[in-house]
Amino acid sequence: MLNVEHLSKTFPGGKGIFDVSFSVKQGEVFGFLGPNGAGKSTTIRHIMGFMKPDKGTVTINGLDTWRDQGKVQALVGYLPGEIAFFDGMTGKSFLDFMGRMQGVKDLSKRNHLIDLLQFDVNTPIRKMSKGMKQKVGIVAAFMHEPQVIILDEPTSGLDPLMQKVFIEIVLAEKERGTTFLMSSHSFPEIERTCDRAAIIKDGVIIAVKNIHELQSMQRKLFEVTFEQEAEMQAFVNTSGLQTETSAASPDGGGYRVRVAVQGNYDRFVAETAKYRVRNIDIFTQNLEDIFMNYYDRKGIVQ
Ligand SMILES: Nc1ncnc2c1ncn2[C@@H]1O[C@H](COP(=O)(O)OP(=O)(O)OP(=O)(O)O)[C@@H](O)[C@H]1O
Repeated sequence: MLNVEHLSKTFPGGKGIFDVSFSVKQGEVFGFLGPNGAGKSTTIRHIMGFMKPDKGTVTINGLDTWRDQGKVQALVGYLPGEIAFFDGMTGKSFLDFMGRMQGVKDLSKRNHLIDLLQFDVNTPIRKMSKGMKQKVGIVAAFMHEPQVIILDEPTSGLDPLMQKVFIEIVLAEKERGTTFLMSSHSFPEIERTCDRAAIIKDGVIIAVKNIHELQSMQRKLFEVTFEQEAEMQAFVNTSGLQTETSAASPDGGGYRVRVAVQGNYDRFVAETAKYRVRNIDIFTQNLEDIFMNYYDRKGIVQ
């Protein structure tokens, strides 16, 4: 459905994207992950046909997105990273304007989305918060029921409840066979919605993984507080897990150890269960750490 092949663009100054290739199948939700400045928006702007590549091509349904821009855009819904609105418009007048361009006749989808996202469509856009503007942009990207939806950091500015609502909207569209490309910094969002994801760093794709592989790359840190120092020591010496002892807390707060767990949860549970444990805190490795870890271990691959 969506094919990115050897896409390259070098900006003055040397930054850009370099030989980016991946493809997204019909009905697939494909995540596009990477730290700030990695090249996600640049790739997405090429996919939308807004930028001419130095090298390479992007096709949607066999149409070249640069050469057949007009035809492609009729198939695609797009939420940009930063939405440009016209001054003086309300949410409603913006959606009316977009709807006319998209040829939307039936407003039921639009009204349903507004209901789900809960915002006042009559508010002037210049008075809207970032999250409200984002909601207007989401409605505009989805309301004409396009075959492909491209989303550049869709949940930035949305509160956790609305992030959840958004995920449900994506999953419902996925059921209908809509194809998605979604850039994000948020691992939970990608985890809940995507089948596969590409990781981009410094303009280069360093991995394309299915979501289960990505999950197994995610390391969790558990901070376990033992009742007894001797038991804490026994755990450190015999568990076979990767541990790091925190400073002892002689104030009666117990004896803390940090344990890094990557997939071997059974062992972690079995080993900790042997001792008296006062508390366990969990720290999930964030996406940035996963990239760094992956990058450091493997260098540039694919
Ligand atoms: N028009 C431009 N001219 C020069 N450099 C640019 C231009 N657009 C982007 N860049 C640079 O290219 C790199 C990739 O930027 P891009 O916006 O694609 O990153 P991103 O992954 O979307 O980042 P973020 O998560 O911060 O939105 C950055 O270093 C950026 O400064």
